[in-house]
Amino acid sequence: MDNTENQSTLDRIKQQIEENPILLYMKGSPKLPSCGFSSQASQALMSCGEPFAYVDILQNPDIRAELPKYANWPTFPQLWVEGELVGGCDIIIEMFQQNELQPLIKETAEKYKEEE
Ligand SMILES: N[C@@H](CCC(=O)N[C@@H](CS)C(=O)NCC(=O)O)C(=O)O
Ligand code: FES
Repeated sequence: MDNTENQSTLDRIKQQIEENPILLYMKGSPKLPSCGFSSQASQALMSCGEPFAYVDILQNPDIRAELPKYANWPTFPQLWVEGELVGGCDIIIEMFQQNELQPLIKETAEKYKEEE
């Protein structure tokens, strides 16, 4: 039933954000991005050298529709770290250039490695 599906979109989003300490919502995949903004963001993130989760919002139109409302952020990509929205492409690139992205990603990855 599609009302069940609608109802669960927000729950799925919350679960994804909760379960993945480094999560990129993007268009396409890191290996095959479908947009320049998503490409730049995923490349900056990949250059940090830690694994991260991603959701291709082109494959998930319900998430594409719902996440901007939940996040209060209108566009993609969206980087979420430890349950909080870091920002989109511009912010990711700026943090990368200021050498702020790598320590954030490294520290987060280390923290969750220790917990395993
Ligand atoms: N300045 C933005 C660029 C991203 C952007 O403008 N994304 C647009 C085009 S890819 C978007 O997500 N639009 C809404 C949509 O396609 O659902 C950023 O820093 O992330
Ligand atoms: S898909 Fe056109 S700008 Fe991103």
